[in-house]
Amino acid sequence: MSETYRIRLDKEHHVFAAAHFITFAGDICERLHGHNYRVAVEIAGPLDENSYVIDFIAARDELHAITDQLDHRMLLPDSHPLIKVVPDEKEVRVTFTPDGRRWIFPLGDCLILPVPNTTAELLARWIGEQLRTRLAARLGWQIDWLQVAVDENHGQIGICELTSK
Ligand SMILES: Nc1nc2c(c(=O)[nH]1)N=C([C@H](O)[C@H](O)COP(=O)(O)OP(=O)(O)OP(=O)(O)O)CN2
Repeated sequence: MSETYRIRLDKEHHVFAAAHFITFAGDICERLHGHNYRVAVEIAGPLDENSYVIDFIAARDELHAITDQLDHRMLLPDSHPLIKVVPDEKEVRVTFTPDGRRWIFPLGDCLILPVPNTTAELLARWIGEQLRTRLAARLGWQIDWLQVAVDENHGQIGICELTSK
């Protein structure tokens, strides 16, 4: 018989309130709106000398640092084919090219993410990549498997699983 281990972080304070809009069905663009997002994480791996997969405290603190970056921000995609996002030193100008709709946000209110659309799935991927990087720097070893779930609306959850090759 084999055994595998993982930890799950699913705490009420792993939340962030942010604004966004996405496109769907090709060129339909949502109106600007916000969510109180909630994030849960699972990490798998062998047990260490403490019989931990990973210290809850390390994972919790790094996840909190990531959700802090997202909290009270306008989330924008950097590579959407139809949403042009142009930052300068003070502002971010955003244009939805099919109908010319435009928004201007203060630079400090925005987080421009390396995603083509700010869906819950792609926010989960970004959070997972950030968490993997931060934990590797903190612990000195790489996580082989982790899963991030981003709930944007009380049970509407995008999930990304990251596995080392
Ligand atoms: N698979 C996905 N589907 C959808 C996503 C997503 O990220 N992944 N996102 C959306 C929209 O962002 C939309 O805002 C969510 O829909 P909705 O439930 O209508 O959002 P509200 O917060 O306005 O909730 P109400 O229940 O309508 O008040 C769509 N699909």
